[in-house]
Amino acid sequence: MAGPTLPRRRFGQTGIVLWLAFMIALAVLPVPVFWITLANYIGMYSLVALGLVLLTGIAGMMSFGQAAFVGLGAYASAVLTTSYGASPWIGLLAGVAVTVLAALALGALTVRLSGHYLPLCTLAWGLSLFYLFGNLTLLGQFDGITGIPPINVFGFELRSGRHIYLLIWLMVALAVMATLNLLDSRSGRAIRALKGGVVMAESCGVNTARTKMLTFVIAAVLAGLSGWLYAHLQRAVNPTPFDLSAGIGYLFMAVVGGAGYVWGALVGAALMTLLSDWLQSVLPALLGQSGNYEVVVTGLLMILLLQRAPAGIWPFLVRAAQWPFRRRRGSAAASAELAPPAGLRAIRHARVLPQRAKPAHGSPVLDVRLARKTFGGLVAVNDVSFSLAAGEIVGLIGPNGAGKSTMFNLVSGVLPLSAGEVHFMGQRVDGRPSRWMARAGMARTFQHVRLMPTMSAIENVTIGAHLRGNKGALAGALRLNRAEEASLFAQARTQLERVGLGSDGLREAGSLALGQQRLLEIARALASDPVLLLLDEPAAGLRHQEKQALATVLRQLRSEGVSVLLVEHDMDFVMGLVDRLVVMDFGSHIAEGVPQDVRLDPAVIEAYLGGVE
Ligand SMILES: Nc1ncnc2c1ncn2[C@@H]1O[C@H](COP(=O)(O)OP(=O)(O)OP(=O)(O)O)[C@@H](O)[C@H]1O
Repeated sequence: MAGPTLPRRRFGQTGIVLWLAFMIALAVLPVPVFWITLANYIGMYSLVALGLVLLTGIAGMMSFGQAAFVGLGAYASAVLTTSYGASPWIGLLAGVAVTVLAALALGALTVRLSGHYLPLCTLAWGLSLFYLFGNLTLLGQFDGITGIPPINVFGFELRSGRHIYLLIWLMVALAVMATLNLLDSRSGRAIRALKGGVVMAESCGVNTARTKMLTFVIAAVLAGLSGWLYAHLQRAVNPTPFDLSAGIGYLFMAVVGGAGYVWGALVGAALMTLLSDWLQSVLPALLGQSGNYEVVVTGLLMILLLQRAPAGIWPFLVRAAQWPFRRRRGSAAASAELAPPAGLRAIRHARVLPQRAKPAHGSPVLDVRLARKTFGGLVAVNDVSFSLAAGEIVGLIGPNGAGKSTMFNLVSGVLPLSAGEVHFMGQRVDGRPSRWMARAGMARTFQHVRLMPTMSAIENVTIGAHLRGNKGALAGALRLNRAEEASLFAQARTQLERVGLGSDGLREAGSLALGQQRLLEIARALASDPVLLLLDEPAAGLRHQEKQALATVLRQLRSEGVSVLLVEHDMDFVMGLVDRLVVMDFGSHIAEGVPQDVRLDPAVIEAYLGGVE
């Protein structure tokens, strides 16, 4: 990973130290109680906003209903401690358990929904739980529950805001650390990959349904934790702080701070809380009358912010902090590379990942039998059969619209067949999801490159090695995954070097040229240690030398026993590389054979109108 080293970690570490120093100063200096009260609320809101950063900003699932989870955490502990005399710590366990159960139940019903249906569902459960809190006698109906005991830490009761302040911010600090660790882990990369779309993530072996559910549960638990702290700070709960407007407020906090950034949650929570407080004090004086004018002004400011800074405030702060460095070294150096992930920093501890046994040269790998795919009245693939053996490179060619990409999607499990069969490594696999195919040893690239543009190139490749690791979210959050991460990153680096991107690992994938992005996709596919590589137009956008280098890589893979099926329009590239060609036209198989024979086939010449010549 050569190239200029951006001191992002140094910025980050300095920022964290400053933040901690400020928080400790608040605790030890004789600041007004009111400051502590505000800091406590900011801390509790930060926890909820942090969950929303994960859920909405990073995983792409919008929720207006997080306040309901705050309520669940608060009420669970309130009921247990007031009606059953339980300790608040038992209340915490109960709060987390109730939140997890509710999140699992609601998540099972909603997280698979896409588009506007998911936010609508979150509104629906937000409303339902609010009225449930307000109507259940057990929960004191709209009057709520009073007399909640304070939290007791080693015999010391946290009765005042000053006392609970340290606990709140300790929890925020731990939550931030765990979230940062999680996002820089195998499970975290899976969460981040969700935004790249289900097809891409599943083709890398990510179980997207489970990953969405995991994110949903983590966000709910963070909200429940905040509710528990709230209940024992206020010592009373009623439904009002858990209504829909609170849910919308939390989402605003995440968006204002920067929904794609962990620190954005804290910035958003602080900014919105301080702004609301300030407006509440100045607006009545300015307008000469009282009312909820701060809501109106905040709303208008939100519209302005969304127009001007849709990514939130956090990126501005980072740029401002980098400004002196940019002036010294030039902006190109400052934006050249991302900070190295933990796995890359620990790469010297890497063990070589075990490799899949490759089938004997010439043994059958893929057998497509009378595959058919119809879209309404259109027959995109019309009873096509072909096969591929271990260590063979086969080109699937044909004019535009011939059905090649559709065939790829049928083979890789992205689309179900209308009729026919697909056999892979002697097993019938049609009907299996693409995640299953990935586990069985199929890896693919896409006609239109599908990468995570804001992730580093090497992290993108590591997503391809997802199934070669097994450490989960907890291990990631607690950094119990160092050895595995190091091995996954070592594998990713090997594959990057293989495709000629060894020095670009820490560049944002989206900043690479299109040809390099195609190579990056190939490296990602190779990181899964495939038996069969499906490449959709791999040479498109590559320069002549890059094409030659790619051909060398593919020949080397062939010699290692990997089979390659490639769709390609670049006939020079295909003809010199493949062992066999399968030609499709209007969905049908029209010719098959070695390149020399196929290029003379009258049906092929007819299909291409001489284009092959
Ligand atoms: N999801 C879909 N719904 C409806 N029609 C589709 C769908 N996907 C593909 N088609 C149609 O199926 C036919 C085959 O398309 P496909 O993309 O497989 O062709 P191709 O050979 O890959 O073409 P190209 O080389 O231009 O990428 C086209 O007529 C296309 O419009």
